[in-house]
Amino acid sequence: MAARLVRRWCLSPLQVVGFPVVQLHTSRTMRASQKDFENAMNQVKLLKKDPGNEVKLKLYALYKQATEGPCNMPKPGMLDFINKAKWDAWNAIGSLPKETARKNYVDLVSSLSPSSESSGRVDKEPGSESVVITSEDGITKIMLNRPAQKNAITIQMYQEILSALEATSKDDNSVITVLTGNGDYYSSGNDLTNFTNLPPGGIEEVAKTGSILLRDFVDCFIDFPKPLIAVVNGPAVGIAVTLLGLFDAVYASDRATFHTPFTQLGQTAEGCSSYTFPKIMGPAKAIEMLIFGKKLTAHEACAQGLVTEVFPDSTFQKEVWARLKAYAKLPPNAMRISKELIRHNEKEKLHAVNAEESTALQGRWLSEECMNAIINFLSRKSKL
Ligand SMILES: CCCCC/C=C/C(=O)SCCNC(=O)CCNC(=O)[C@H](O)C(C)(C)COP(=O)(O)OP(=O)(O)OC[C@H]1O[C@@H](n2cnc3c(N)ncnc32)[C@H](O)[C@@H]1OP(=O)(O)O
Repeated sequence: MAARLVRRWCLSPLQVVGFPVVQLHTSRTMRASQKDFENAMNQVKLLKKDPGNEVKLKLYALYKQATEGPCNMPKPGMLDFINKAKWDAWNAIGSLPKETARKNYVDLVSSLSPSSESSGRVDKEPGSESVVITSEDGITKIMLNRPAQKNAITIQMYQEILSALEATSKDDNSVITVLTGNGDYYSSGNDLTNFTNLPPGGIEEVAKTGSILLRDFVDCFIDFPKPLIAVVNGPAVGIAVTLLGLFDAVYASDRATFHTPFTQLGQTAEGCSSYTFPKIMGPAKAIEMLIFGKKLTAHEACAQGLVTEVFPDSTFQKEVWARLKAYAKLPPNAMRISKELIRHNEKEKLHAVNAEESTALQGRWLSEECMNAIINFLSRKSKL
């Protein structure tokens, strides 16, 4: 269900927040500013690049104010995330006169016009799939590939990563497996829109299926039999950080940061981090990260034992891949057996921790604290 929302977002981004792309009015008595307004509405349809939710909400609010005046709709329910974000945006404009709203709408659209579009950052990678899997020289690379969304992980991506890990664990040609990100981020963690499209079973069903998916996903990392390496090319957030405790080596660019803002999101730790982090860095440092959301630099994460080695960003890819290519030439069975010896005593405990964390999160996703945090993110009123 949630994946459907994400797909809808990707395919028709301008319409997700009820963007007024087809509501053109033609009046014989329109004034010049009304003409500008209509031109602006047409220009919006021609935008090649998604202007982002914050801008879409602003445009929506200004359009409604310009055409209907101050917000006159009943406030949507808390679980109606998208309509609530729209309502908030419109209501926030207060009693701005219609004329001013119309002018602000025109100004905003002209700042997004194709000439300014071309100077902006590139959002779409050519031929992008959200998870790209390649194999070369004994290395299977699983690359998160949603750079415009900071490689936020959708439901579909969790499933694709899980399937890739299952396949590569059985592939005799694959010696080591690497998880990395495309673009400036390693990953911004769970896609916060994953839980916003409610199925018939409502939020309870979403929380239950999310908890099962999380448990299966993390189990797969716990059981992965071959060397598993994280190539952390940039900032990492949430589950992208917690999972690192289950990797065999973590190589980070000095641009990377490590942030687990679970409390701020009304959520709790996952990826077995409630067990692995205190073990890796001691409870005091783990608590700072997992409860208080302290963000670590790459060098700090390395000093805490979460990261194996930090490289200058300018030489990161070259140095890391040269090293990985050399490692992939080592005898694969010896590596696999050593991993089993190092890890097997912990597996039962890790599976139990994963089950507990997944159950705790199922409850958290139903909490008001969590819902408010997601609403805030979607309405872009607050950022972490
Ligand atoms: C089923 C398994 C569940 C597992 C449980 C896992 C839990 C977690 O992982 S909790 C952590 C969740 N992640 C976050 O809270 C991060 C949220 N994102 C941010 O705070 C910021 O986006 C940022 C700090 C990562 C980057 O900020 P900035 O450089 O200012 O870039 P933008 O905010 O403009 O982001 C660009 C674009 O990407 C979208 N986006 C980024 N992260 C996410 C995300 N996690 N979920 C959904 N969308 C994300 C952002 O909305 C922007 O999109 P547009 O507005 O459409 O341009």
